Amino acid sequence: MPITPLRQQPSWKALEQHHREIGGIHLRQLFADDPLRGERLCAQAAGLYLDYSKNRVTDETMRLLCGLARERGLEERRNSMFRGECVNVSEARPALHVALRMPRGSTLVVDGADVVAQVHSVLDRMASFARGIRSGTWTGHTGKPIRNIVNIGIGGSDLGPVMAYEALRAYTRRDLTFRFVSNVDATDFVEATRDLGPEETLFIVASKTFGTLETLTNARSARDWVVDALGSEKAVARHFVAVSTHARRVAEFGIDPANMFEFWDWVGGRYSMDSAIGLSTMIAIGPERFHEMLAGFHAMDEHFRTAPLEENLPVLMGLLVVWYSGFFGVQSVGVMPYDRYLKRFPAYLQQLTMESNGKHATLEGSVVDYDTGPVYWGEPGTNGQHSFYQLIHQGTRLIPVDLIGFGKGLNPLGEHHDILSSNIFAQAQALAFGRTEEEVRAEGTPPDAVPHRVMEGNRPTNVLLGEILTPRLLGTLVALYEHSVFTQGTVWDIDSFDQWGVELGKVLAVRITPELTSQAEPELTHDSSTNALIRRYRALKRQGLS
Ligand SMILES: O=P(O)(O)OC[C@H]1O[C@H](O)[C@H](O)[C@@H](O)[C@@H]1O
Repeated sequence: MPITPLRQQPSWKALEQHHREIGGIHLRQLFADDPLRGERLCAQAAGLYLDYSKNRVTDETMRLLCGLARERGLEERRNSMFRGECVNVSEARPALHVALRMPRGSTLVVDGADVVAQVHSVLDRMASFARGIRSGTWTGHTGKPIRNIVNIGIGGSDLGPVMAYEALRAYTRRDLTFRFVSNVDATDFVEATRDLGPEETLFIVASKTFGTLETLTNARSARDWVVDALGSEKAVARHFVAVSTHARRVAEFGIDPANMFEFWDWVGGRYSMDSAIGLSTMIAIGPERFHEMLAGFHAMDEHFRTAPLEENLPVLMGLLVVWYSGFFGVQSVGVMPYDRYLKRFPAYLQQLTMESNGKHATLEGSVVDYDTGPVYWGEPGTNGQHSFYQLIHQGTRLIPVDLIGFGKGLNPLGEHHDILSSNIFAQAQALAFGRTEEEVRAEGTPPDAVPHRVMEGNRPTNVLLGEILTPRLLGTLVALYEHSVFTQGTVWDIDSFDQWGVELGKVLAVRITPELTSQAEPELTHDSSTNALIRRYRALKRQGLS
């Protein structure tokens, strides 16, 4: 059902007016006027504490934003997602990642089938396989236990598994080696397998469609690598398993469907790290901890599903992005985890946020006349502070930042963790309050240097705190961002679950590949730039730059 265009929505108009009134007020002022602001503008759920007081908002802003969410039907759309209705409109299917973490025994019937029962039946098969690998009872073709696990996949079939492996490194079996091959660049495969023995290596070919060129190319190279070394096609059965929705293609590739772990069309690639796509994670941390991670996801799902919008962490975070993007012209959002184990979290979030909300068409098919998803990026703190934070502090662009920290580190060592954490609070403080000209002068700064040292401040941050990074808290954190993305997409009236924009490049690459590999000089029918580049490439292949 078409909804009112966003900019004609009464609450959007009210926000425009409100922005004219308060958009220029400095955070210094907002804090000075309201001594309890830092205690009040915060929310907590499922082990995560969110301080959003250092945002350029007032209570009225939050009231209007929640009103906007209601007017846009966020609650109905959320309920519809949880019921398994077709919220992925352009692909005519549900987006039911929340079913992947519903507890055993609960039910959700979609099209006559209980999807929760299906989910747990696959989780059980994964658990027994993971136990087989971890205990050494699953052996390779020559009878040796598996010691190396290589996940081959790309996009959602890679970023989640890599991120989770790195994030949960403290909980992983150190006697097993995990590698991740994603890029079709041969370097990925060659470097990942260089020091591995084929007899002890298992490949997990992870692909929702089992049609992705990069993954199938890498999987074929892996099969050759195993078969050449072990001298028999039969080795494939002990050294390859698949994770996919597409049993026929898996069988055609030569992997026994008995060695396939299933998931379903209603799990989007970038929402799949808690499905069978997480098989490498489960082998690394064990089935019990994998279930703890699922419980963490579920706790945030329940919070998102039931908490009032005004106290709902993903809703608040999503609406703040809408506020900055819609009224401050913000183009990018930084996410800086102050925990090295989360070093791949920003990369993971890039797919989740940008593939979900980088859209220009509304659900109904008209072109939006407002900005949708911003660019997400980030690096672990404190490294970023010694690199690009300069621009966040004193550059000409406004970049809201999420700073993520923990009360305890996983590797206690002297004062390290307190020093690390003090940087979170210091950065949020410096970004919000800056340093005025008077303050700089009062420090005895030479007049010429004053403009360079003034820090405007008024730069927004969210601070997210948890106790310690556990599998459970990782699940909670990922679900928080998933639902924040959903909140944003709902307000913008776009489909956060499709990704049509990635298709054209794939089609063109398939057309160009034979032109690069053929021995004869092919007739080129592209634009003049593409033709020239292909000719130059072919010349470089033959003789280098002349
Ligand atoms: O899991 P697969 O089917 O191999 O897909 C892998 C990835 O490729 C696609 O191009 C999409 O952009 C991603 O959303 C997806 O995660």
